[in-house]
Amino acid sequence: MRLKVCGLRQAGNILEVAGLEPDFLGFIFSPKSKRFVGEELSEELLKSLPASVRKVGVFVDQSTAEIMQQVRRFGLDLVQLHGAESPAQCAELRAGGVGVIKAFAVGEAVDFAALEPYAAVCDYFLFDAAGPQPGGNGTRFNWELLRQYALPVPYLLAGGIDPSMVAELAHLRLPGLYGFDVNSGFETAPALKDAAVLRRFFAKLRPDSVVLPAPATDAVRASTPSAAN
Ligand SMILES: O=C(O)c1ccccc1NCC(=O)[C@H](O)[C@H](O)COP(=O)(O)O
Repeated sequence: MRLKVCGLRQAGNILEVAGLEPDFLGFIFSPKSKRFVGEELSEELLKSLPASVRKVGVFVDQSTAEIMQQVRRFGLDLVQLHGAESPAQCAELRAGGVGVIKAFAVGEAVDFAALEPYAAVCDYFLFDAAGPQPGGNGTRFNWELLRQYALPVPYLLAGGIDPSMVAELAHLRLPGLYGFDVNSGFETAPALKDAAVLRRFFAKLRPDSVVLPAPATDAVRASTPSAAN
């Protein structure tokens, strides 16, 4: 199962988590989020990460021009859209050469018909719990609602996933399920992930993989004051 860790920004923490070899790392570019990358995120560090860790920029109702500017600046592989972005905007972004994950907030039901226009213009979907914020609410939804999923787009399951759910996730079988997205359930502070807890979580969901400690690259020595000497 693929794993995405979302909402990082601090250099040392990014390297620690990247060392666990997640399939995706997410960075929040929506200024209203408490995980907003602000000025802290290092372009050099992101560009130094292995290609196997796909870098995802998370946006909420931002213009294509603004999104593409960040894609180029940080070398993002995919963008994840958490607002009311249209299929036309998804197509426009894809034509710009970036992969697209369209997020949908799930409440009491999933409107599968509303997803159909997005199917041809997105690489992945992400199903998240509806809540007061466009993402990162820390609550789960009824995953059984996805039992009726029949579109050809693979999706990430998100919303309130925490370490206590690992056994349930390991056995979860849903049509189209591609992986899990984790965020606030693994934080010690906003945007700061607990790498030790993530390591154990990953090991249980990917029992065959060997995860080595993160290398101290030149990029992190340059961007982490405590590691500079
Ligand atoms: O995490 C945020 O602060 C956030 C803010 C605005 C849009 C999206 C955001 N997060 C996107 C994610 O992919 C989260 O991992 C997802 O919403 C699940 O978060 P959580 O419920 O905390 O596990």
